[in-house]
Amino acid sequence: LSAASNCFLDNPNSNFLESFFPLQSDYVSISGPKVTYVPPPPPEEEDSIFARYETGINFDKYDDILVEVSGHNPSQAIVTFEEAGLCELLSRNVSKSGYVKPTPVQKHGIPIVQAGRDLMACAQTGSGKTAAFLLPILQKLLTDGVAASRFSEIQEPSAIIVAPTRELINQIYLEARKFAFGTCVRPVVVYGGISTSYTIQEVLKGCNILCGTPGRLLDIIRRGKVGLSKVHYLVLDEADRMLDMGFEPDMRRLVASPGMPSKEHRQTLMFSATYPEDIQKLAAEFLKVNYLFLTVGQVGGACSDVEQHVLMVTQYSKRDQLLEILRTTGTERTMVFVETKRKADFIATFLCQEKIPTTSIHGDREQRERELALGDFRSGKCPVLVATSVAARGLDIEHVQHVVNFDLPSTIDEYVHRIGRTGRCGNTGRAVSFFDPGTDTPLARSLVKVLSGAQQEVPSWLEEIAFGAHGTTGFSPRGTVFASVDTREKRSVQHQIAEEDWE
Ligand SMILES: Nc1ncnc2c1ncn2[C@@H]1O[C@H](COP(=O)(O)OP(=O)(O)OP(=O)(O)O)[C@@H](O)[C@H]1O
Repeated sequence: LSAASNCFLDNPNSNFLESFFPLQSDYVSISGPKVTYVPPPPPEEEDSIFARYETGINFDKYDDILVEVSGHNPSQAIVTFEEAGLCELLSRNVSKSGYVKPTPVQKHGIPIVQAGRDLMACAQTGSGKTAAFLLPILQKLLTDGVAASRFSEIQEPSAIIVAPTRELINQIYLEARKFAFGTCVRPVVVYGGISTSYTIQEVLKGCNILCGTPGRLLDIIRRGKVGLSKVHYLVLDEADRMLDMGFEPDMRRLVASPGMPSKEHRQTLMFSATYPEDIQKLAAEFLKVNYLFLTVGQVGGACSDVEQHVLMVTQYSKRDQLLEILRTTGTERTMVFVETKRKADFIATFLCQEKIPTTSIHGDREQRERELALGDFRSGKCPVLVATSVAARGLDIEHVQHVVNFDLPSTIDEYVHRIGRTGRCGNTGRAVSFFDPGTDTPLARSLVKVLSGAQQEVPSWLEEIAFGAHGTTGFSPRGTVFASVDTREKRSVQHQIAEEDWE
């Protein structure tokens, strides 16, 4: 794949569909011994920093969603951003971002954070969780007069934000940078796949809010470039993912790192759209006993602005079905999720051969390629993005109207996050999932539950599979029925960990 173009259509060697295996070598990255990639600098012009997408027709419907706060002595919700008492610069940045009124997770979350409480917050995909933690954190830092200084060999951030993927943490960083615009607070981002020395240079320019993926974050801390004693806020975005088997050891390392204030002496904030019960229990170990649990809608529920369809298919008919869908969606932006990195390459190449400009993102691509792919997708140069789980969570890309689950994921939570790449911020979207009874039956029951929870039509064949003779008998090895409440109120649930393709 040429560096100039990330679009598979431009791949001169894309004529090999019959020979699936040789195909890889043309564009799958081969990781070199030392990562030297330096990402392009983020935009400096105000217009680009505040570039935003419009809220959708259903934005006001957020107000009808049931909100519950459990735990002792919850804070009073705000109704407007004015009530949050944000300082002038911050208020101005909020307005410049096009935010007119807070979403429910912001109405409840902002005052909880401002009251100094620990928080586990659960709200549907695309409903504004990022600002729910960034705004109160920035407000506190500005009130405390925190300012970045480049004259220190060890930087001591006041806030650490972690997220599971490079693209997501970069997005959070850009949001932090936007809200901090014109202030003395300096956010910095660190993640794998880019030059470490560049990362260190950036940190040493001054760092008040450190955003990172776990591996690189721990690395920078180990190198003694970051002191933790001033950490007031620790934020886990996609908290259930950050605490599942893949990342839990890193999170434990992080909180046990020298200088990190104990949970009693820091404020820990967790955000996600899904919280399996076992993860909630584990999360409680990182939070003060009196943490508040905020739920907007149903924990683990899908966003009802996404129209969901499930089609029964066989493995062999999937490609034709996909083509048919993409031929009707035309140039509308579509994310196609597949199970493996290899399949992501294969399907992307197949679509390009069919003259559908497509790119792909997965954990085997170099960071440069991943960023280029996302850029081409965002800009519409490649309106189809084939992705593995690495793009399932958090990514906020304008105009994504469709999500196709070419392969259904291994857990229902993953499904909820994937389809949440569309239907964001009050906009509507559409998700089509290919259900192969040969492999997907274990997911049937939880899929029915998610569909009906989001007031979607449930195909009768799916109900039959879910509850009929071939359906699950209560235990679903791949699915999970989502927890509906704060686990402190005791409801039981099963949870399975999604397959690995992260960071
Ligand atoms: N109050 C608001 N008014 C207008 N737009 C908003 C508001 N809050 C957030 N947004 C915008 O909505 C989009 C989705 O927000 P965000 O990415 O924070 O969602 P999220 O809840 O974290 O989603 P996910 O669960 O997928 O990570 C972003 O583009 C954000 O700028």
